[in-house]
Amino acid sequence: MIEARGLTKRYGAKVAVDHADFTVRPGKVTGFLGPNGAGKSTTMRLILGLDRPTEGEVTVNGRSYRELPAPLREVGALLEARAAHGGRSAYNHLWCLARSNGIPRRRVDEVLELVGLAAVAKKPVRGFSLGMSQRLGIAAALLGDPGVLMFDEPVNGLDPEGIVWIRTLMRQLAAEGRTVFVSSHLMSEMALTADHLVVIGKGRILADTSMREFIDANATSHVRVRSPHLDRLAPLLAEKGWRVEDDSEGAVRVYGATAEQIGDLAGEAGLWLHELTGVQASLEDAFMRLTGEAVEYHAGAPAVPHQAQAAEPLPGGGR
Ligand SMILES: Nc1ncnc2c1ncn2[C@@H]1O[C@H](COP(=O)(O)OP(=O)(O)OP(=O)(O)O)[C@@H](O)[C@H]1O
Repeated sequence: MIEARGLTKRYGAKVAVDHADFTVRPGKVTGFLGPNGAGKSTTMRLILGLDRPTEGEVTVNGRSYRELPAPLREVGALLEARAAHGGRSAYNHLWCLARSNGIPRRRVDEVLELVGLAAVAKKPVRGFSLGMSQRLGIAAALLGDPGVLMFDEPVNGLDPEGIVWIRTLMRQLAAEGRTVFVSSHLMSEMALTADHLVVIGKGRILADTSMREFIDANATSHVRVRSPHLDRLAPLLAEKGWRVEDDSEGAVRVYGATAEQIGDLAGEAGLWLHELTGVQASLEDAFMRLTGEAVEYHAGAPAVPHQAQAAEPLPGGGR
């Protein structure tokens, strides 16, 4: 378990992490999301004792990292994929880490096998691809068989096979009862991997909630309807109190109704339907809505990729 209470880090006038409160629980994959510069890496460094909080605290299994008697046995982390010394072999890199933490040599062989690097264990790390370096970093994180694991952008630069491998591994580690905390910019990947989310924007925690609740609270599902009788159907839908929006492709989006309700209404009125599609809100939609105002570095392009989503009013207020 990881617990942050009032966790704050300032660099001069810059507040990188601002009174953050969150809990990362065992048995789940918790995704750590936030726009660029939101404070994710700083938070992870604070958890690992690589930086000291300006205020507040963060604990791993009830103690700050620096108080842990055998840190590698309690928490493993992948922060920088290319952290290993280039001239060393993968085996020697892991054996050095293991020896200084009282971890037996056979565990080095086990983790090399686990991450699929056994065949290249004796090769110098400088020749490793990004994917192999990523696997080596994960092997190092798993070395002490810790109950808490943290991964900062673990799928960065990986090919599809590598991405599926990491996703499966994280889910497996959580299923074994471990605490898994993972940051990523890839929303579609996070939606497949995480059960719970901690969302940060400009150093502040914006959400600490289950994946389902986060999507339901921050994005709206709708039904896409096409019909040759839209001019007659749309007013009937609106009369029911359902919000109807033109999607500029000859269809409408209907909010607040199920596909069944719309189909029944059209049938009763004798109106043909050419399409009736339930469209689930995505994690990306929800994330964009919640963090729209908390983006540190905007590009010139609009912050919201889908024009249709940008046009929708936010529940309870504007963007
Ligand atoms: N050592 C430092 N000195 C000064 N400012 C820093 C330092 N480290 C981080 N920051 C600033 O703190 C803020 C948070 O940075 P951090 O790297 O934690 O964000 P992040 O969410 O990990 O971003 P990204 O997704 O781009 O990796 C940024 O504005 C960053 O410029």
